[in-house]
Amino acid sequence: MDLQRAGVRLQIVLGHLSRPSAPAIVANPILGPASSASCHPQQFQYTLDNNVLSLEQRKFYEENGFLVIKNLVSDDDIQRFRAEFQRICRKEVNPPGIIVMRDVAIAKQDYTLSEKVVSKIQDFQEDQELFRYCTLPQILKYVECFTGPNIMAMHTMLINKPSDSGKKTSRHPLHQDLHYFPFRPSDRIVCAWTAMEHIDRNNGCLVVLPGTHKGTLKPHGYPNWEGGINKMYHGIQDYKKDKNRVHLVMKKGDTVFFHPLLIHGSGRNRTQGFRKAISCHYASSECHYISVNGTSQENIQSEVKDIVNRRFGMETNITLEDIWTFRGRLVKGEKINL
Ligand SMILES: CC(C)CC(=O)SCCNC(=O)CCNC(=O)[C@H](O)C(C)(C)COP(=O)(O)OP(=O)(O)OC[C@H]1O[C@@H](n2cnc3c(N)ncnc32)[C@H](O)[C@@H]1OP(=O)(O)O
Ligand SMILES: Nc1ncnc2c1ncn2[C@@H]1O[C@H](COP(=O)(O)OP(=O)(O)OP(=O)(O)O)[C@@H](O)[C@H]1O
Ligand SMILES: O=C(O)CCC(=O)C(=O)O
Ligand SMILES: [Fe+2]
Ligand SMILES: [Mg+2]
Repeated sequence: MDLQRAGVRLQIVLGHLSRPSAPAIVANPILGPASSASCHPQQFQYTLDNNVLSLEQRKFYEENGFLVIKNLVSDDDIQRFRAEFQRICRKEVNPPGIIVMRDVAIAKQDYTLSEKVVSKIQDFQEDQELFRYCTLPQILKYVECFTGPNIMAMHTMLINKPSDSGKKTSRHPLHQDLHYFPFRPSDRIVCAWTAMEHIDRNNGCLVVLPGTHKGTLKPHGYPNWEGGINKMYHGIQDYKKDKNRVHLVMKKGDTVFFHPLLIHGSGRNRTQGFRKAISCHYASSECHYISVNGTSQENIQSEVKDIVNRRFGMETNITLEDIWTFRGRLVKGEKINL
């Protein structure tokens, strides 16, 4: 299958409408080296100059690679996301391109779709109601501190961490999100992750290793967990119980922004309920795609391609870049490279 036909097919599958071509690339200081130093006495690498973050917040993100903003998303909005999630689980709406995932512990059992069997949905960029999350002005205001003014929403998820069956499959191993992304530079990528209810260690909060965003991308693979591991839940391979791990206890509406190299994961859900969070990964549209051939990201590339080929029912020569191009959406400013 040639690339053009595969692309057309993918557009049909993902329901992607044609978008205007990107404007010419203009010189922009945002991605230039040491640009922020000129107007600020301090040298910052991970945050950009604007008046949104306090100096204290800025220093915190620079040092730790994450920043929690309390009470950023309203109860009303969260209720709307929850209701739409339930409609998707019941198949009352079926937005093009969406991936509905079940926990591996029940993946082979024959359940009817309901909120109780869905562990996460991904790629809701064509669902107006859920995609509102990615365009909330109060979220984008913070995102801009990391990406700059030209913002693409690249990856969307609503995670419905199920009650653990006893096999510990509800855990998400420690990982760096950059492992999944074929675009750079990493410092102009950020995740926004909003708690849809109170989240603590009982229902499986986010666990972060502060400061790890200063390191490099580590090789990832499946952990050897005897109870099983969810498809594509890769983890770092040199895991050891780290004393410096921080459990992020968050209230409903609290939002954490974090760097794609920050090592993070989540523990098992020991409660009977489902633990819900909604998230979007944003990148500056000035980021560029890279080839991951010959890198540690090759393993995830081939898994993603296998899934796409399975969906098409044939071999395609679709690249990782094609796949990301189809799901990315401009949410602010101009579309440049991505
Ligand atoms: C930063 C960010 C990108 C980080 C992440 O998002 S990490 C996680 C990334 N995850 C993904 O991209 C989603 C991956 N999941 C999927 O694509 C789908 O849910 C699939 C695993 C392919 C299942 O698709 P589905 O349409 O439900 O297909 P089937 O029900 O026919 O199942 C096909 C085969 O897959 C198995 N399966 C289904 N769910 C899981 C699971 N959670 N873990 C492991 N295996 C699973 C299922 O048992 C079946 O296996 P076989 O019968 O072929 O042996
Ligand atoms: N072998 C491993 N490889 C990668 N990550 C792991 C491994 N074992 C545990 N983790 C992850 O380490 C993180 C921290 O675990 P920790 O034990 O602190 O969490 P927890 O909240 O106590 O949950 P639980 O008791 O269910 O593990 C979690 O994200 C967990 O999924
Ligand atoms: O909500 C969680 O448990 C974390 C999910 C996560 O880190 C991811 O999907 O990349
Ligand atoms: Fe992650
Ligand atoms: Mg533990």
